Amino acid sequence: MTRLFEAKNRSVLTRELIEALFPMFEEASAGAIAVDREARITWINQSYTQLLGLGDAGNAIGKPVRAVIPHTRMPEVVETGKPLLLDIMEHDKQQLVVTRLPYYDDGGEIVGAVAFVLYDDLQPLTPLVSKYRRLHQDLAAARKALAKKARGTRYSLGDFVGASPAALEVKRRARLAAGRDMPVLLLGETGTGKEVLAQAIHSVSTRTDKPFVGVNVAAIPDNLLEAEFFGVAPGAYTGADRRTRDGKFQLANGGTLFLDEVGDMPLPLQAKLLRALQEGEIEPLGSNKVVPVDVRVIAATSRNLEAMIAEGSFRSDLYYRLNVLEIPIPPLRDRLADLGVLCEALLEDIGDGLDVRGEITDAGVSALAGYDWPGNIRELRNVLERALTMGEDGGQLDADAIFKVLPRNGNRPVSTLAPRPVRPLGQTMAEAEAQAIEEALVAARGNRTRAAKLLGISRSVLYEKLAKMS
Ligand SMILES: Nc1ncnc2c1ncn2[C@@H]1O[C@H](COP(=O)(O)OP(=O)(O)OP(=O)(O)O)[C@@H](O)[C@H]1O
Repeated sequence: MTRLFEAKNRSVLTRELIEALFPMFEEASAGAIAVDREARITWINQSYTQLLGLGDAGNAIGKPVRAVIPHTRMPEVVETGKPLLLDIMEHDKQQLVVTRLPYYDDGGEIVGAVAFVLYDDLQPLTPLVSKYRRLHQDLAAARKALAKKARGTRYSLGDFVGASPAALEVKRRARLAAGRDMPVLLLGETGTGKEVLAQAIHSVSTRTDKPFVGVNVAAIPDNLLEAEFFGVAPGAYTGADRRTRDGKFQLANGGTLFLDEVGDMPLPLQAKLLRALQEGEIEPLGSNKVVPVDVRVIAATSRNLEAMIAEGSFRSDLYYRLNVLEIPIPPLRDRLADLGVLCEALLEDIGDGLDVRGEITDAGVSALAGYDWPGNIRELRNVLERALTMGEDGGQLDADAIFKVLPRNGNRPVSTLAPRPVRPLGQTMAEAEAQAIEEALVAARGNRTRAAKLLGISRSVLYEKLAKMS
């Protein structure tokens, strides 16, 4: 054997070996095919013809191999002269394990390639294939995460959890905002998801491939805000950097600038911001040159800007400039029907970090519904996280587990001490009934069949009552 190898050059040997092994491979494999130097099919056996569903081999001969087998890499083998010993090829929703070898003439020139389908049924290769699938999934997830990171956003519209009419209206407006390149003003209490929504709007908009830059106006000292926004020219003031320092406007150029807590912006900067938005250009600190910028502004605030205008602390012209499309985000206490789905989503997210699978019972959700949620969804997340860390029930959160961690202050008063005026019995009963229905719907996470069961009435009666209430 060794002498045989010594006597021949490599390409002749390869050809002889292929020729020697060919009948055995053709017999044992699920299909065999040969192509010429131009990667056109010169031969295909019966089993491969059947596997590909070609009917007759004559239909394939002479055609470019990619026209018949779109994912084949035979042209690559012909081109490079390098064999592809093992590969998984997708064809028509099947996964085929294939091997491809170059084929040489006597002078060592490549004249074509042959390929064999080693397996068309992946059963014997299950461990290998599941590893391949897992790697494929990991790759897809990593690509997605990378794309998000490149965009600078963590959230998309699906991350704004909620199916209540109020949440659906928020999402409808967000989609509208994403489709139009106009300023958006998000209004909502702290923790209601203003940043989630701003990122989501950016990632659905045409600016998605450009940067998303967020700046929290309230977190930056007043004297640094201008530099933060518009950047600094080299040597602008004593001690300033010799290099140009870009501001948030330049960093967001082409993309979206998220101005969080815009109501906290001092009046002089409001004037400069207005100019930048009107003119589409900025003037870095210490520079006498203007720089053109193209940013879409999404502003957010938890403050009442109209009241601030009335008292003179917010410019009305800036308000109208920012408020082309307004999206009010309701506080959690006004969309308690979303508590169940929010808990599920938040517990899944928290669980990933803590390595615990958290679940909340219907009674647990009802316990949460009794609280006022001044910190909204951020506070809900904290409460669930505390309950999960302190819980002893393997991640099951029932009412007791919730009450243990729910702040007492801010609880809705269960009964009020002030005497209530006496009202007609019918009205009092209707109110009590409406409250019971609302509580049942919250406990049943919006599922009307389950709510009816909890109330001990039929589904149709519940529908009747709901129709009367609306
Ligand atoms: N609708 C929602 N669905 C799922 N998670 C949400 C939702 N809204 C908010 N969150 C979560 O609540 C937390 C606070 O959200 P976010 O920072 O967007 O609120 P915010 O309104 O911008 O708050 P602030 O005004 O204090 O900056 C985040 O952890 C976010 O993931």
